[in-house]
Amino acid sequence: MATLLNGSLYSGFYDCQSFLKKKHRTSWPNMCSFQRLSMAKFDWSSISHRVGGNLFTKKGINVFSPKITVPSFAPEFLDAIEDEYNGVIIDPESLPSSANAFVSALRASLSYWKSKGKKGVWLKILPEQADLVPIAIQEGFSYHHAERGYVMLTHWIPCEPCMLPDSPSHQIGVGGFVINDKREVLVVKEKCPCSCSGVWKFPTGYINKSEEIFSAAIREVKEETGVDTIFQQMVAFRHVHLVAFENSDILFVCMLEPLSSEITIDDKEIQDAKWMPLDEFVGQSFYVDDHMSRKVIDSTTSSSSSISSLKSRFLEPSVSGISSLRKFSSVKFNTSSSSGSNSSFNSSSPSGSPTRFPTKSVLMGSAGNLKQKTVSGPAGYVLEDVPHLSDYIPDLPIYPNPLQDNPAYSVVKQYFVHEDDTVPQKIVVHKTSPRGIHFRRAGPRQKVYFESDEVHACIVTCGGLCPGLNTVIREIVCGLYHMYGVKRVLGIDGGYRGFYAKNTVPLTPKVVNDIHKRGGTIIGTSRGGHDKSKIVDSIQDRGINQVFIIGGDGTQKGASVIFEEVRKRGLKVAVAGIPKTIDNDIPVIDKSFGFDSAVEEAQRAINAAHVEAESMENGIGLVKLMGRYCGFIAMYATLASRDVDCCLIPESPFYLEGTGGLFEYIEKRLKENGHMVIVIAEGAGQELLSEIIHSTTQQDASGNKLLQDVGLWLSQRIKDYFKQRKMVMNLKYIDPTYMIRAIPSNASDNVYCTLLAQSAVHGAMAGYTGFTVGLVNGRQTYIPFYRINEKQNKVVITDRMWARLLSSTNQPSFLSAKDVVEDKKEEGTSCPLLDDQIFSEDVSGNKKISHV
Ligand SMILES: Nc1ncnc2c1ncn2[C@@H]1O[C@H](COP(=O)(O)OP(=O)(O)O)[C@@H](O)[C@H]1O
Ligand SMILES: O=P(O)(O)OC[C@H]1O[C@](O)(COP(=O)(O)O)[C@@H](O)[C@@H]1O
Ligand SMILES: [Mg+2]
Repeated sequence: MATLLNGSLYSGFYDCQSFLKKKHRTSWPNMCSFQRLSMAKFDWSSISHRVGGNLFTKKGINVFSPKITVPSFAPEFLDAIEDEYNGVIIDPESLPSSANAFVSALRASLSYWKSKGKKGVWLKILPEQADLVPIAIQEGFSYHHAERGYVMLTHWIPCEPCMLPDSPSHQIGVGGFVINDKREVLVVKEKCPCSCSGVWKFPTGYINKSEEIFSAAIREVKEETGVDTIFQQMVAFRHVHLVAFENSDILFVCMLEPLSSEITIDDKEIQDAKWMPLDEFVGQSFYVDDHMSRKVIDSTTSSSSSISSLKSRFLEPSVSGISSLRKFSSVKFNTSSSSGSNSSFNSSSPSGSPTRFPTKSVLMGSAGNLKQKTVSGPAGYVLEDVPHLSDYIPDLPIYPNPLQDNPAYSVVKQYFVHEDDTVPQKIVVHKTSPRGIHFRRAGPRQKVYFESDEVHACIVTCGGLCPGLNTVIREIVCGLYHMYGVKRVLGIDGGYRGFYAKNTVPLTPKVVNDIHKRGGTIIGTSRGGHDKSKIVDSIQDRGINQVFIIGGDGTQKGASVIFEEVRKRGLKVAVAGIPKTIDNDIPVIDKSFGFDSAVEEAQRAINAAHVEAESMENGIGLVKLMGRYCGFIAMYATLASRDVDCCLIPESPFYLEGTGGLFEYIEKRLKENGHMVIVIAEGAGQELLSEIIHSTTQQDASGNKLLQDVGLWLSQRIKDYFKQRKMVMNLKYIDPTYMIRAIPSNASDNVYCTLLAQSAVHGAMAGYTGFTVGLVNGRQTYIPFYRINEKQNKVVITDRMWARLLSSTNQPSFLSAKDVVEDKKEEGTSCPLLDDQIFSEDVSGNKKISHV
């Protein structure tokens, strides 16, 4: 249903907002179209002739050889990166400080960019560089927008109409409609000389940078009246044009539920505030004239007793009472797709008490219809919360946690995790950084949502083997039994398909007592076979109400699908994921269990390779380790060992022949050292193999790509190379991959598995669902599935860790020989690549350069 509103009610908001300049406005959001930046890949060779010196390129960086004298007239070029619209963003930090240098660099750069067909150029000038503004203007730049810390200028190079986006066009305001049980509205009278002076109105204001609309409304109400509220519903918005500095303005009205009633006004801004009977509020002459405003107020307030039935409103501002200079438009605010579930994310915390977090919102996830449950707080705090059974099942009974009577825990101070405890995703921050994303801290809660007798749990393990699977199984069974008195736990045999195609295995503490000493999984595993409907049918038929799903990235995606189906069917079933994989390719978490054990076990293979290599003339030990898409095991095993001379991973492409290639390096190492050890991750160099062996698109049952054996291939290529060179060389190839992942977990993984299992049990008992348990910055947390499943973790070769590896092995960075551009015409000399720079693609495929 759409309600049209003539905006005289809201016109008052506008006036007051524009008056209150002290309140922050939202800024141009980082030029939205440029958020995904990639390093420029300019071919500087084309201008090297002009500047004289020997210029060679490392994909995207212009480097003058320090040994070569560059003529004094050679201009510098401005450092810049490409945007995704064939434009250029100049790095403000690297602008020359002298006007002369700036003008010559700007001219040279513009003429180069023009020759390359570049279009828009963005030039940010900081306050201390203000002298450069007139120069830039003279060179054809125009003002785009300004913020406190900079002025942005732009230049459109082509001789065609400029396509650059305009400067930010809107400011965002919020209004808080707070109504209490007595049908009184929280109203304020502002200290302003505008048209609404003397009118009792909703508290309003502007949203801060990076602030959620919902939290801004709560903050404004708190600041102006001292009343605590919680977000209920977005009820309306209005859009007006030609407002502050000729910008447009959008005001969002949020319905908020009061958590307190005492009023303390902010006397800098507010004359007075009070709880005003609704009729009196609506009856004010300022509003009376406008029947549409009234209609919205009426419909909003009549719905306030059953907020869950609220539908979004459609507001259109009225021309009446507003300067005729302003032009109006209207926009539909469509929350209908999520309105049904809004009520499910209720305002009280699972423990029954109102949460202290100021806002809750449900956003449509980027993947399908996954709902995201986020909570915002001051200073950019965001909690990415996990779903709870009470979100979609009303009136669930709550029980005291049986742990409170457990002699082991009853003496522990603050054993139960506080509802408000959360863990930040990023712990390296700057003074001014927003607080950022947080996850719910894992652990036992004071109240639980299951009685011990009621619980019927099941455990399933999926995907490849991994050290620690049995430990997790053991600790879930024992945790449920010993901590919560749960006796009924089933093992699902053979992965996801076991739910519907196989028998189950009853698991008791006795059955699992010794299993942590064995590798593998006692309940079996498999790939493929994920049939959502059959799996959830089986869960329902068997009366299972807690599902513990142990597996890697694929498994967690499957778990998310199961959770959605469970929620759709409205089942009281908690779905918890435990992240397994030796590949360590699961994002967000510090590491997956089994990874440490795999790295440790890999040492044995590396040692053997080293011993073999050392014992022979020109000995090479080649070890293949797992890592389908990422090289974490290879990287960490290399760093741990110190015997490895070269580590090859999927994220860092390499090549064999020519300058800077692998063969050249091997020959050099053998000459220097007489032997060498190479570690290669199974997913490395696949693109080289597919040039020879026909590229395969084969996949396993789970859809993972099937790899060629890069170890065998590389062994053969190295042997051929030395044969051709008529050099003695002895290569021993070791493939310990399946031996590594079949071992039992080491001590540290055993502890990790135990804590993960216990956290999963606590979470499920507390009614949380749709989560993966994981270590974030050393703390156990509950992470929503969508966050775990959004991408794959990879070694970022522009991060310090890879740089550490390179400096520990001294291996080449394998920049392509094609990247070296020699200016033979000018100087007739060749320059080696600088070893302190590496070029790569990050996980998003962006080109990056890093200095090691
Ligand atoms: N996108 C997906 N949706 C649903 N199930 C999936 C998905 N990807 C993988 N699975 C299922 O998860 C299980 C394990 O996945 P797999 O990739 O083999 O191992 P891992 O979870 O260890 O990465 C398989 O049964 C597979 O069918
Ligand atoms: O040969 P399999 O058993 O299908 O598995 C091989 C793959 O399993 C892995 O160990 C990863 O498995 P998961 O994704 O299941 O954790 C990879 O390193 C390896 O490529
Ligand atoms: Mg996987």
